[in-house]
Amino acid sequence: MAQKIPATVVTGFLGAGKTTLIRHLLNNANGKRIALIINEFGDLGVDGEILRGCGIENCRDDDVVELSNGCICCTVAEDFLPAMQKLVERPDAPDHIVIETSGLALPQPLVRAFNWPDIRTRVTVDGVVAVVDGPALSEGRFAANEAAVDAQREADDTIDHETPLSELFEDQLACADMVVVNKADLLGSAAAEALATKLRSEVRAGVSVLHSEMGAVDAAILLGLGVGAEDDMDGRHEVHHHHHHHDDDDDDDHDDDDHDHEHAHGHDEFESFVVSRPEIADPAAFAERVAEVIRTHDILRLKGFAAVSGKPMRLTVQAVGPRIDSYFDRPFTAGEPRETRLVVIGQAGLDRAAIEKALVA
Ligand SMILES: Nc1nc2c(ncn2[C@@H]2O[C@H](COP(=O)(O)OP(=O)(O)OP(=O)(O)O)[C@@H](O)[C@H]2O)c(=O)[nH]1
Repeated sequence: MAQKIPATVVTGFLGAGKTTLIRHLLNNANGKRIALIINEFGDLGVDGEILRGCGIENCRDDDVVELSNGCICCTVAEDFLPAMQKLVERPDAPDHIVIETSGLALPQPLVRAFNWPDIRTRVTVDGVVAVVDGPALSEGRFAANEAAVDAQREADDTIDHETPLSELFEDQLACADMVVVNKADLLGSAAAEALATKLRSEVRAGVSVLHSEMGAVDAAILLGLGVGAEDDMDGRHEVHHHHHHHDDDDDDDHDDDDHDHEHAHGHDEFESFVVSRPEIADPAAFAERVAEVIRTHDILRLKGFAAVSGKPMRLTVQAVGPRIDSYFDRPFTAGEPRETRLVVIGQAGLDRAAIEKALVA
């Protein structure tokens, strides 16, 4: 029984900031090794070069796989599955796989591909992240340069050119477990948060929406990296979001004293805590409860391990937005307490008592 490798699909239109987000992630991956599968239409090889060229230690050259056959969702069987298989069959498989799709690909065929027999046993879909261009969206457009997105569409035979951009955009959001409203620096954080709030109510229930500057989203939130590791599950801690400039208003009263010289911005601050409980009797009912808690609180990520009555195996539970995945990964070892421990991460001000109550009940 091997631990499954989590895989995250990153979508978003041309220029939204996917590559920027992934680069930030690679630079802040807490020592985890991330493999990348990149499928960029048009600027073939450019993203791979950018990502290879930034001197990232968490991602080796041979961890970057570029797929060149047009739209990834149409070449799943020929391109994507063999690439995945090669990655997971390596003796030194990566800790996490990130897939950057060409901005026009619809994520569904990809997500379905994870159900293929050889892949299903080795890889788990961690989540689908949609990066959106905040300033463009606030002006009623879907990309900073819609003409460029259209040109990209024209160049791809596999895409129905008649489908309005708005529909493609909605499809991407409909598949997303987490939406990142990027380029918040160009909006100001109040407007970025207002846009995030709007999307939160418009996109499917439970989806996590946050905003970012230069794709700077904490790896613990984006990929769950560093969350739920056995040695990382004690007590409550703050997940810091590092800013390089200070440009905005502030309505934050969760300011902590362990900050350096930076301001704490209300919605750029995250917190996490661990919920412990005894064995669970019914995993399906528990998953439903987790889903409900995520929907009703502003939880960005939930991850951990559970003991199930009568089962010798440990259940790994991981959730982002409305997506919850759980699977038995290994037997409990002798002397290991059979308990359930879940790390909850959300924006500052989580109602810890209510969340604990709901998860422990
Ligand atoms: N001002 C500002 N610029 C950003 C931000 N994020 C990305 N950019 C810039 O936006 C441009 C596009 O970013 P990319 O990361 O290449 O976008 P992408 O989605 O990967 O685009 P493609 O790979 O072409 O589909 C680059 O010039 C970035 O430097 C941001 O938060 N603020």
